[in-house]
Amino acid sequence: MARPVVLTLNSGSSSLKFGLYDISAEPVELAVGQIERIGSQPRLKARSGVDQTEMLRDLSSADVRDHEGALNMALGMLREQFPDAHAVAVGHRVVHGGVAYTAPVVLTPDVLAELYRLCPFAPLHQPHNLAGVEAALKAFPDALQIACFDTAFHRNQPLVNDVFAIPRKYYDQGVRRYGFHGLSYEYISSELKRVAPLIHAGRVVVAHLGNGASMCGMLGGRSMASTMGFTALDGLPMGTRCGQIDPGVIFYLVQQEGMSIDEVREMFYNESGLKGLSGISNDMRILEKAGTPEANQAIDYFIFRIRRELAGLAAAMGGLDALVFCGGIGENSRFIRYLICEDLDWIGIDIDRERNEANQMVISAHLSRTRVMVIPTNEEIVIARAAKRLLSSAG
Ligand SMILES: Nc1ncnc2c1ncn2[C@@H]1O[C@H](COP(=O)(O)OP(=O)(O)O)[C@@H](O)[C@H]1O
Ligand SMILES: CC(=O)OP(=O)(O)O
Ligand SMILES: [Mg+2]
Repeated sequence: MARPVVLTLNSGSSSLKFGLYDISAEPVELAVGQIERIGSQPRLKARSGVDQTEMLRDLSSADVRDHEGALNMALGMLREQFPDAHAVAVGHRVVHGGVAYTAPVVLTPDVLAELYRLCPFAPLHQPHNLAGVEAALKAFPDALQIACFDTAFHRNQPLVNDVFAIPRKYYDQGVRRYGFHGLSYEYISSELKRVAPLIHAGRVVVAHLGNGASMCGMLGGRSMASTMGFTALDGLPMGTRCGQIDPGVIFYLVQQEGMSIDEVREMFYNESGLKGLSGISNDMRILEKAGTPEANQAIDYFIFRIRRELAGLAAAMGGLDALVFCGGIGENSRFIRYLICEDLDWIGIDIDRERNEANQMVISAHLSRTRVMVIPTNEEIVIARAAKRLLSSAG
């Protein structure tokens, strides 16, 4: 008999992450993976949820020219490994849900049309997310298609964290601080509730440090403030994005340097951040090894902005009970975590070097007033759980 499964898709600018979940009961991971470097030298990484075996395979660029090619490649592999699986729903990470979407929704043609209108708000992500939806509609015409939004987790922030000090009519038009990485923050909030309920109830800063990076201040597991704003460009410097910047720089580049708005946008999204400052790479692993003055300065700037935001978010919440790291850098780089946490005793943080080196879940010292934790994030399971809920309510 066919086994009901949910497929999750998380399409990035150059990658497609996917997951397959058995949803006979609570979602159970069957496989997760990603195809990276779509359009250049595509590579498949996957892990079986059944026996935890891992696979790494170079793919032909002719087969994986775009996201549709990547999806077909991933589906081919999943169908081979799980021939009895029947996809009853496909859950998509959609980065921008605008003002309207505060929870996951079933994708109808009307919803999809509205999400296309939000593409200019998230040019690095939304078009790829929606390309994933189009490809899945073709591959699974009978499955329920579901969108889960990165913005939804932050939609109930207090007004002071939601508004810009420009004429009010723009707020009403949707020019607001949305905050992103909401699926990741929702997962961390749910994990904290499970493993550390007292911390969950308190004042927590979560640092999602990946190629995209942001921080979120949570009170009682709910978002109070996020470093990302109207777009996923604001806040921390990222792999290729500049993070917070004086808008006067844009006027200068356009008026004095003669750049077009498209050129400025391309530069801020794709040529800035760690890559722009180091002149070498957006990849923290490469910068840690590089040792050039520019690479070290890029790392210093990254650390400086994170520490500044940490203090700002703590002030917004009236104190700090825990700092949680997640994302590719937060989960893996002991070096970066140490640099962020050293000499932070004034905010109650006393990092334990050995625990940090051992990548333990709690990396602060036993008597540290503020707990420091590492929790690997899992956006896919959040999507799978939402799909299961919506399937149940759809009958
Ligand atoms: N061991 C490591 N040390 C330092 N940085 C790492 C390590 N492993 C992964 N990273 C960083 O994590 C980033 C990817 O994080 P991830 O959360 O998967 O990004 P995204 O989902 O935004 O594409 C890489 O660009 C790399 O810089
Ligand atoms: C919103 C965002 O920046 O996402 P990612 O980290 O996947 O680039
Ligand atoms: Mg990510």
